[in-house]
Amino acid sequence: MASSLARRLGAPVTAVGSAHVSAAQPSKTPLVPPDDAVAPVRHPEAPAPGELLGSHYAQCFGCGGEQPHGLHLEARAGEGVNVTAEFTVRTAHQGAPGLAHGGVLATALDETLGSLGWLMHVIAVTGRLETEFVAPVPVDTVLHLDARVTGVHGRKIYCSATGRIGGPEGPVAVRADAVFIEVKVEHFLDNGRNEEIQAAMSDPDQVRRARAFEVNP
Ligand SMILES: CCCCCCCCCCCC(=O)SCCNC(=O)CCNC(=O)[C@H](O)C(C)(C)COP(=O)(O)OP(=O)(O)OC[C@H]1O[C@@H](n2cnc3c(N)ncnc32)[C@H](O)[C@@H]1OP(=O)(O)O
Repeated sequence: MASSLARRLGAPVTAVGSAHVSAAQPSKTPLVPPDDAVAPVRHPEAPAPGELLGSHYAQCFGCGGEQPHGLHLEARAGEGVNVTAEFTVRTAHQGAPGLAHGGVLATALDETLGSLGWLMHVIAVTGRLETEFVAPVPVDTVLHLDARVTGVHGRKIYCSATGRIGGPEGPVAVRADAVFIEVKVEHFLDNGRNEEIQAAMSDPDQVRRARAFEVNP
C-alpha cells in the first residue's frame, strides 16, 4: 500500500469520484464478530504502549490540531489492539445548554475506534456505528475513552468503545459497537475533494502520517 500512495504522489487527482458502495440495500452486518472471526494482530511496528498516536490528518474534525472547533481528541496505544483517548467537551460541542451534543459524543467514539487502525497498520473506515448514551456529559468534562478490536473477519474489523466521566475508571457515559471496513488509500484519493487531496499530498508531514497508518506488509 505504501507504493500505491507513492505512485500517487505528484500525480494530479483529476476528478472527484463518487464512493463505490456495492450494496444498494442497507447493511445488515451484525455488530458482533461471527464465530469464524479471528483475533486481531498487533503489528510488530505498532506504536509502543502508552505512546501518543497523533493525528492522522491535521484537518480531521476528531483529532486534527488545525480544526478550531474540532474535538482535538488525543489517543494513546494500549498494550494489545486497544487504545485510550481523552476528549474535553468545549462550549462549541454543546447540544442542550451546557451539555455535549450526542453527535459530537458519537464522533469521539468513532474517532477513538478509528485510531485502532494504527495498531494493526490498517486503514479502515466506519461501516456501522451503534452508540448508546448512558448519561449526560456536561461542558468542560473530560471524556475518558477506551476502544478495542474484538475480532477481524476478512476486511471487517469489529470493535467496541466506552467513554467514562470523572476519570478512566469513572462511570460509563457513552458506549459504542462498530464495524470498520478495511480500505486502500485509494478510497480517499478517489473520493476526496481534489483541493484537499492535493494539499495533503504536498504536505510531507501528512504523507509521513499516511504511510505510518497504511503500511501492512
Ligand atoms: C491517509 C490516512 C487516512 C486515515 C483515515 C482514517 C479515518 C478515520 C476517521 C474516523 C472514522 C470515520 O469517520 S470514517 C468516515 C465514515 N465512513 C465512510 O465514509 C464509509 C462510507 N462507506 C464506504 O465508502 C463503503 O461502503 C465501504 C468502503 C465501507 C465498503 O464498500 P466496499 O469496499 O465496496 O465493501 P464491500 O466489498 O461491499 O464489502 C466488504 C465487506 O464489508 C461489509 N460491509 C460493507 N459495507 C458495510 C457497512 N457499511 N457496514 C457493515 N459492513 C459493511 C460487506 O458486507 C462485506 O462483508 P463480507 O461479504 O466480506 O462478509
